Parts: sequence; structure tokens; C-alpha cells
Amino acid sequence: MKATRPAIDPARIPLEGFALLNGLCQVVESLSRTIAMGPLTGGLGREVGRNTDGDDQKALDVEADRAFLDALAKCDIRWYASEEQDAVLEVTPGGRYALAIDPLDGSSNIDVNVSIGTIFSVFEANNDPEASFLRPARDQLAAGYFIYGPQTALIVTFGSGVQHYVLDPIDRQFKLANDRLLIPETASEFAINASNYRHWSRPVRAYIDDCLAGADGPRAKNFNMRWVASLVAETHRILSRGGIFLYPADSRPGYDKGRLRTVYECAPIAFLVEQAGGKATTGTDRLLDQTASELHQRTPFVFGSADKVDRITAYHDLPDQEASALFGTRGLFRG
Ligand SMILES: O=P(O)(O)OC[C@H]1O[C@](O)(COP(=O)(O)O)[C@@H](O)[C@@H]1O
Ligand SMILES: [Mg+2]
Ligand SMILES: [Mg+2]
Repeated sequence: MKATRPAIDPARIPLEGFALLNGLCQVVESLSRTIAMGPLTGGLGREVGRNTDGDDQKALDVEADRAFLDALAKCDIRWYASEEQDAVLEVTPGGRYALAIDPLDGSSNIDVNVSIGTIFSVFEANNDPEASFLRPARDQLAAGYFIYGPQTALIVTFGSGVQHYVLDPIDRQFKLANDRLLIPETASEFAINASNYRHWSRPVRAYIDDCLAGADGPRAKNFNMRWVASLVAETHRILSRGGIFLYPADSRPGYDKGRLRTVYECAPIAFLVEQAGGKATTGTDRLLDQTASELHQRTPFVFGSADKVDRITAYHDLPDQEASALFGTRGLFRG
């Protein structure tokens, strides 16, 4: 398949990041065609194994990982850390960058023709493979995601705002759609996997209870709920029209730090969200101040419009008893 050179405007991106981003875009241009073929490819969503974290690996998870790894050899990347690899791989000795990647996010949606994505994060490489990634998330040089949906798009930050590019389906070039994406401050949508309600902590339950109580509750307004089960799709919606996303820790075995991974899922999304004027936390602490202690570490994750994220932190600050009290007693949170 012909790989075109995506037209990212270099004037808007520090040149040092250019080759790497173009490498990613070229893989995505081809991958998006494969994804668009769906069942015609013979089963992108079939299970082919398990990754180091115990998650099922789908054929497309493995194919995407292989495609990025192969293509990035020319992109000045020294270290490659992927959800689909047990350990950090060396790509180009002496390369300048360390790339962390979730090659295919939202794997459960491959077979149902719902948006999926690729998430990436770039650090300066140092001599130690793991230490290149196990550092404060605020040290990222760049981060972004590609979304494969009705449009294939790239959302990226180099630390001075967030840019939105769309892959033109006619000439297969990425074109700038918005050079300064900002999260709307007011919104009435929350996103959480509500089937886990009984496993959540009291502050999380209290927050969602108050949303569900709508106009009759302490928030005195009605909310809507969304859950796509693709982090990229939830992020794209929140960057477009605001709201809040939560994947908290819960009491299920293996979920004491939630489900999402710090290095290649939450850190890059947190960088984008802050650069778009929103906030991202663990529920209590700023995500970009976190340092993962191992490559596949998980973290509770909350992000979205700034005031909503602050509100969640405030619920966590409440004494336990108060957080579990009936919403009607918490006049503090009115409005
Ligand atoms: O099925 P759950 O527990 O709601 O989890 C959904 C979450 O899992 C993920 O699919 C995890 O990512 P992967 O598909 O890359 O493993 C997120 O995109 C999504 O937010
Ligand atoms: Mg993922
Ligand atoms: Mg994945």
C-alpha cells in the first residue's frame, strides 16, 4: 500500500519533532485503511494471545504494534515502550527520543465498528531504557493520539497548545483543522463505566449519585452520561464539547489502581488535556506530577473540564462519613 507523506505544517511544530510525527502519520495512513476494511481483512478483532498485563491481544493490537515499531527505525527513536511489549526495546542506538505507545486503544471496539485509536508520548531518551519513561509525566516533550472514527484525526501537543489535524480521505494528507483546541468550560456530560458502581469508593459514588440526582439533587441540573469504552473516543468528545471522564480505582481484584496505564495512556492524555485548558488527576493529585514505578503501571484517572475535575478532588477531601451521606445534606456542592 502506498505510504504518502502527510502534510503536517512544520511551521507549527518544532522541527525536532517532525520526523517522528511524520513516521507515526505514515503508519496511521496505512493502518486506517486496514481498519476501514474491518471484516474484509479476515478478523482484526480475533484474539491472538495475552500481553504482559494479562489483557487479551487482538490481531490488530499486534499488527499495529509491529507496524509502528518497523516504521520508526528511521525516526531518531532510541527506546520503544509499548502496551504490547513486555519490556522497552531499543530501536536506534544513539537516537534522541523515547516513544511510549498504546498502538491500538479500545480493542474491545474493533469488531463493532466503533472509534478506536493510537496514543503516544515522547520523552528525551537517556541511557537507561526504563528510566527514560519512569520519570515525571510533566517531562514529556510531546504527546497525542490518532483516532480512527468517521474521520481519522491526529490530536497533538508539543507543550504550546493542542493542534487538531484530519486525514483527508481524498488525497491522504493530514490537514490542520484547528491550531488551538480548547476544552469548553461548561458541559453536562460525565463518562464512567457505571457497571462498576458497587466496586467504587465512597467519594466516586457520591459524585456520580449527585450527577444522577440531576435537577432534584445538590447540583440542581440534569446530566447526561456516555461510555464508549475507547479512551481516545472519550477524550475526543471531551476535547470537543467538554465534560468529565473517570476510570477510578475500585475493589475488584487487580483494579486497586484502576485499569488505565500511566505511561502510554494517562500521561499523554493528561498532557493534551492540560494544554487544552482542562485538568487531569488521579482523582486527588495532578497526573502530570506522577512518576510511574514500572512500565505497565496503572493509575486511577480523572480528566476533563477544569471545574469538574476540581469537584471530584473536593469529594475526595470530604471526611468519609460525609462523602457517603445522602446527597441532599451536602449543600456545599450546590450548583
Ligand atoms: O471495558 P472497560 O473496563 O470499561 O474499559 C474500557 C477502557 O479500556 C481501554 O479499552 C483500555 O485500552 P486498551 O484497549 O488499549 O487495552 C480504554 O480505551 C477504555 O477506556
Ligand atoms: Mg488503551
Ligand atoms: Mg491498546
